[in-house]
Amino acid sequence: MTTSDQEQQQEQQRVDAVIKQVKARAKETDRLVAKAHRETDVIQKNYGDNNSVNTFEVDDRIETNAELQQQKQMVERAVESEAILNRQVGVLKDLSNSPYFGRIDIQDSPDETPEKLYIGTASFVDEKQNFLVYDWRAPISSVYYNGTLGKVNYQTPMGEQTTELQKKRQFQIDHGQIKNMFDTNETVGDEILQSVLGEQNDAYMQNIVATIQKEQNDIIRDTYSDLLVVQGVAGSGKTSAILQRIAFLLYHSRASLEADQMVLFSPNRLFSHYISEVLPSLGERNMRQVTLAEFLSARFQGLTVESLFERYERDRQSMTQMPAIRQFQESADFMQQVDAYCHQLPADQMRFTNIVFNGEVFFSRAEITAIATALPAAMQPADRFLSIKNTLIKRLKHRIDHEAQADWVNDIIDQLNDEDYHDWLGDKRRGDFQSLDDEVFYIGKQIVTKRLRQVYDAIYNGYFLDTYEQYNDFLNQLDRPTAIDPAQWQARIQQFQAGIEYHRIALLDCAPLLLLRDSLTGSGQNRRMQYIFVDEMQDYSLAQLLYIKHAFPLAKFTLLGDSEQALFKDIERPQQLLERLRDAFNVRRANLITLNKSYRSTLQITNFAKALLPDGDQIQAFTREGDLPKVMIRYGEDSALKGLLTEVTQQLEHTKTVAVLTKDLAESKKVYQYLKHQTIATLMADSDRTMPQGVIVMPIYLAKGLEFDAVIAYDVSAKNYPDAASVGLLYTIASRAMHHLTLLSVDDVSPLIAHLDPTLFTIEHQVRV
Ligand SMILES: Nc1ncnc2c1ncn2[C@@H]1O[C@H](COP(=O)(O)OP(=O)(O)OP(=O)(O)O)[C@@H](O)[C@H]1O
Repeated sequence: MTTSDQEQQQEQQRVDAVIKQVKARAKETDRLVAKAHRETDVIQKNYGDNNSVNTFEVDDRIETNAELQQQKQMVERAVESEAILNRQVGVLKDLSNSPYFGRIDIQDSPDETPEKLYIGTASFVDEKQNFLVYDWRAPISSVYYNGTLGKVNYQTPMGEQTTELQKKRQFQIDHGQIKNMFDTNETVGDEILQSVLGEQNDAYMQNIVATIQKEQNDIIRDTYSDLLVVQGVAGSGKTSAILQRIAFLLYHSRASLEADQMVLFSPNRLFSHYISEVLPSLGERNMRQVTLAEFLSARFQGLTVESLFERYERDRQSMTQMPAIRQFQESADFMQQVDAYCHQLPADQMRFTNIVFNGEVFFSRAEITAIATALPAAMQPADRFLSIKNTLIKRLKHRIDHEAQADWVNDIIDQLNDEDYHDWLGDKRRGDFQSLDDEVFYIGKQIVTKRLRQVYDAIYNGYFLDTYEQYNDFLNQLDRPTAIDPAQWQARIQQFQAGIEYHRIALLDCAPLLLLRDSLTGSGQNRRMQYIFVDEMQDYSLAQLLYIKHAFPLAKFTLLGDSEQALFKDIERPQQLLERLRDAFNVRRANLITLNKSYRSTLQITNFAKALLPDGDQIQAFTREGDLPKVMIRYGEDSALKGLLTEVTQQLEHTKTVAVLTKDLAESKKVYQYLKHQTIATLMADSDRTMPQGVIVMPIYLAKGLEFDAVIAYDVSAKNYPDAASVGLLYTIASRAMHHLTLLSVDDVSPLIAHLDPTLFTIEHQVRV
């Protein structure tokens, strides 16, 4: 409903008044920042000076250390306060551009006067403690996102409250001017969404606070579930919702939750970069981000971990792992077998190895096995391992005591100068000991301890258990489904062994091997993490998800995905996946939210993309009009590449980015080789973190989670996408496009497209001569 000019004038006056106050506050905050900066400088300088203090005066040393510690903390605190102030400056700057985007008029009871509340990206309180703007995350703000006019309920820390929503008004304010304003009864009216979604793609994802939709709001504000699963179609705002959710949780649990207690598993590094500005734009620090490959590599130091992309590329050349084996190794059953194996493993079956020092056996495998077998058989594996460690450390200490009196040690001590002697004494002082012999013995122990550090580290890190051998043993004795041929299974085991020899590990073995290692050694769990988010969860095996759950035992999980965009396996029905997850995660409070409305693409692109899917009917397109997708058919590669160039050039006339998406890397390279001689183009790699504008070429798996103004799918031929198994790929490619989609086929087009309703696209055939 449009509002009158007079109302708009009144609102503009309020906007002006609020901005005036915001600007005054910003000025004051700038002053505070400058002051904080000066203070940080002084403290830092002081710390620097003290740090280089001459510590030769031995007696001063202990105090200096304590003092330095204290100063270091002061520096850290000063830097943190400055960072907080700087964030406030950022927030105020945003507010002075656009202080709010919504207004709600509410009346709690008939005898109270109605209140007008304005909602923006952050709260702004005047000197008299009046809320001129309410943070979008405040309890009352949920009324704006959830409620239609009339009686509405909302959650507060004190329980559910009820109020009467009398008016809901939306604003678009830019540079302090109301551009657009109207009243609505819907969650957030289509008009503002239309204008937001019609814009061009940016280098960074934008926050969506002003236009959050009802179902998205449910995801954002869920503080109840231990496992929240979101199944959302392409472009439905899953990633947007997850980031808003993080901002919400940080606000909601300010006192007990830090940004670095949340981890987002993202599909690739480009994506990590793409979303990196959303939280800062809301005045929050970013959560941690990691890709699965990075997470696994950090846990397998010394081994090269196969990435999902490498496996995909390899699969395209030959099916190296049999589907039945892969299915088995990626299942919850396989992980359960690992768990059972670890808990039933008798001590004498543990694959210990010698601890070697300077080429000689320091603790032998037999000695370690004897320690293990002497422990009660019913001991939990982790306790048993700790007990073995403790015994080994005790024995190491004995050997150190013994060795401390050896001649070589005495020789070293005899030759120490005063300064080194004091260094070896460390925190102790001369005279702390009963006798000089004690003092020398103490120094001797220090010297030997340092020399045997490597042995200590080997014990501490549990290197005396050969987890690869142990896993190998597990692979040899587990219960296999009958569908797996014994010879193939033996080949799989050999493949694992050969990989280890060359310091490589297949993705398939990572999760079970880590679970085995953690269970037997009682390590690998992080209890500090409170929330884990997994985006594009359809690309994770259940085994991997279960391992992540094991690694963060106290965290709540939010898993988001689109089973239709499964690039690396066949599409799985959402319900089926959800049931499996619920059972496997074994959680009390699980919640499932589905998002069926797609916001990214024009109506025409979404209609085309959804028609590719066998059950695409559930997908609702947002009504933003654009051109029909164009299918171009060229005969022979040369004319296809020429056609591509023409199309790229045309698209660049009205868009900033044109993405040429291919099925795999080899094809991307081919396209790039051609384009780079004709225009400025960039070939994206797995290691890239930023994306340039212009023409970018990449295989579809690197474009996961991203979006582009214009997409050209290169070579959608029958050869490349022959059957239903390629639906996920094609759908993912098509759904990356916001405004323009072109599909170019070399020779006959894929039957997946040929069978579509011809009104969904235009077709441009090359005339054969
Ligand atoms: N409520 C909203 N208001 C404005 N824009 C929105 C909203 N929801 C989603 N969008 C926009 O729609 C696009 C797609 O959102 P997003 O990338 O979060 O979807 P997704 O479900 O993660 O997609 P995919 O699975 O295809 O990667 C983005 O440009 C996002 O800004």
